Amino acid sequence: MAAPREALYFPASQRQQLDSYLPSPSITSTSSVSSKPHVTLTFATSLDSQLALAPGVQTALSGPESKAMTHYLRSKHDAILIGVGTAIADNPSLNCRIEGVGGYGGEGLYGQPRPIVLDPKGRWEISAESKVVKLAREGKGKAPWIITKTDVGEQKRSLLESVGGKFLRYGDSFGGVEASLSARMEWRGMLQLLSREGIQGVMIEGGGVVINDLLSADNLELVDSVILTIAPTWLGRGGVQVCPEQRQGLGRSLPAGRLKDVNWMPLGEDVVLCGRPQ
Ligand SMILES: NC(=O)c1ccc[n+]([C@@H]2O[C@H](COP(=O)([O-])OP(=O)(O)OC[C@H]3O[C@@H](n4cnc5c(N)ncnc54)[C@H](O)[C@@H]3O)[C@@H](O)[C@H]2O)c1
Ligand SMILES: Nc1nc(=O)c(N)c(NC[C@H](O)[C@H](O)[C@H](O)COP(=O)(O)O)[nH]1
Repeated sequence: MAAPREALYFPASQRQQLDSYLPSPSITSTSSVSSKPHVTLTFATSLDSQLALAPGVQTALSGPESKAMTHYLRSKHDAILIGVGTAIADNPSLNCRIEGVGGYGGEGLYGQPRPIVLDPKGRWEISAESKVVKLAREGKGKAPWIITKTDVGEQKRSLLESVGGKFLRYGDSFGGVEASLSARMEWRGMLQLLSREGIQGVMIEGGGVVINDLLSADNLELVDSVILTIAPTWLGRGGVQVCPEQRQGLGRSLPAGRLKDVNWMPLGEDVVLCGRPQ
């Protein structure tokens, strides 16, 4: 079957440079449930380490080649996770538009990742007009799962369920009374929850709160690989910056983190950096 016109193409020679950073097929074929999925943290920044011009402003940074790469990554994970800030700002599609994947020249929904949105307080007004809902109806993507701590209304629940999505309640069992009062959800708990739902590889795309939280000293060990696109643009002061907290040790500041097993890969006008947290 010929691929539809909107399908993206990412060549085999470039795929090979990424594959060792992705969930391994041997992991995804086993039936045993491990305590957490493989976590790939991936995003695009400007030369001044920013994700967007301002909070809530969608900002295209990736060129066409690195955009195709992102869609190749989406085809290699069971799920794509974002924070609700990104869901509200971008009205994203969160599907995989690469040639050959379900809905884009492939059979059925096979190969399409599950969108997952962190929305502890139920801020996202998901509706029949949201792109993720329309694409799920058209068979061009899976409907989202929304991880929440609140009781969502019956209207949102039935809309989501009608297209095959669901709300996942982040239980109070993760962290006791204090945790149940705050909106914060611990990454270990969320990843365990996803693992129990059968997710073996998750690609975390942002935005700023999510990325800086995962790059912090408490959470970095949960990240298996980082795949970062750097675009040749300065967004200028005032944007959404990737800049995690420094670590503290022996009364002085230490670097927040560093990558090992590094590969730099030029892609069009961008460069893609792959590595694993040390
Ligand atoms: N360039 C890129 O690669 C890229 C990627 C994604 C988003 N963006 C941009 O980033 C901006 C959005 O970023 P942002 O920082 O405003 O929002 P975000 O997407 O990081 O969402 C933040 C929200 O997610 C929830 N959340 C995150 N971590 C949580 C946790 N541990 N526990 C509970 N809830 C948690 C909270 O409600 C929080 O307010 C937008 O402008 C978007 O276009 C850019
Ligand atoms: N790789 C990358 N380059 C960018 O220039 C950019 N703005 C994003 N942003 C990440 C965000 O998670 C989603 O890319 C958007 O929310 C849109 O997703 P869709 O294309 O609608 O599926 N990601």
